[in-house]
Amino acid sequence: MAFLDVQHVTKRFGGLTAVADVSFQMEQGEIVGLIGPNGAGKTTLFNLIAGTFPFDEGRIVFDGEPLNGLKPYHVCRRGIARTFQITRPFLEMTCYENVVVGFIGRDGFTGETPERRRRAEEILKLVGLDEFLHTQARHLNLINKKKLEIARALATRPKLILLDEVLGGLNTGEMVQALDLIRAIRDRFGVTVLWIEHVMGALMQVVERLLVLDGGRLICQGDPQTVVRDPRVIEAYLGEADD
Ligand SMILES: Nc1ncnc2c1ncn2[C@@H]1O[C@H](COP(=O)(O)OP(=O)(O)OP(=O)(O)O)[C@@H](O)[C@H]1O
Repeated sequence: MAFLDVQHVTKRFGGLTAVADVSFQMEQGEIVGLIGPNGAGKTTLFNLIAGTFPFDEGRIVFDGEPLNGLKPYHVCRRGIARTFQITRPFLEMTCYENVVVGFIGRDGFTGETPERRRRAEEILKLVGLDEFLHTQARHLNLINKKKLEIARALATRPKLILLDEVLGGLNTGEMVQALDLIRAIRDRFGVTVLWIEHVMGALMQVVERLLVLDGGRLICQGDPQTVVRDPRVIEAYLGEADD
């Protein structure tokens, strides 16, 4: 049985079908990229997996259990975390406090314990924010805000993390740091990664498989080198040769 099994999922907003009969599977420990032109339905698909919106048709099974109808906090407790394209830290809180909020999201409020403190420090070290433990999030630059976004997600002890455009706005050196971090999420924490990204060159260095959405439909999937040469994918990005 697949770790994540998305079966014929459809989501409509009024007359617009944002996600149309999408099916794919992921195995535990994979890093998979989700690409497609603007408006292809990528973020909507994340929202459906994360329980932000209900879907109209289909079924999503995660780690052997259906997710249909679950609210986001229940999906989180099942082990799915997400990050947002525009980072959403609590700006007045320190990095440490932001991570503790992630613990509360997963376990409820059970107060600070030495074990929680150790875990928060471990997560902030992994993402490279150990020197900013007691810095308010509003003082962080963009790359560090993105690292904190990932730390907050890791604090919920996910088995699957949904990353939404982590690389946007980063310079080359910062991208290298971000790619190392994404590899570490999988290698150190064993977390499976589904990742929306527009920066293709960087994405291709890390992902083992690509899924391509266009107009809400999954038009292609497979190993990255084959997928980017697929005529359907080229057409989706560039339009027909006559256009
Ligand atoms: N809450 C909503 N209500 C109505 N329409 C929506 C809603 N969310 C998304 N859409 C529409 O669904 C379609 C898919 O949007 P979505 O944001 O999922 O695409 P995307 O692939 O993530 O695009 P981008 O790469 O630009 O972020 C778009 O036409 C969008 O306008």
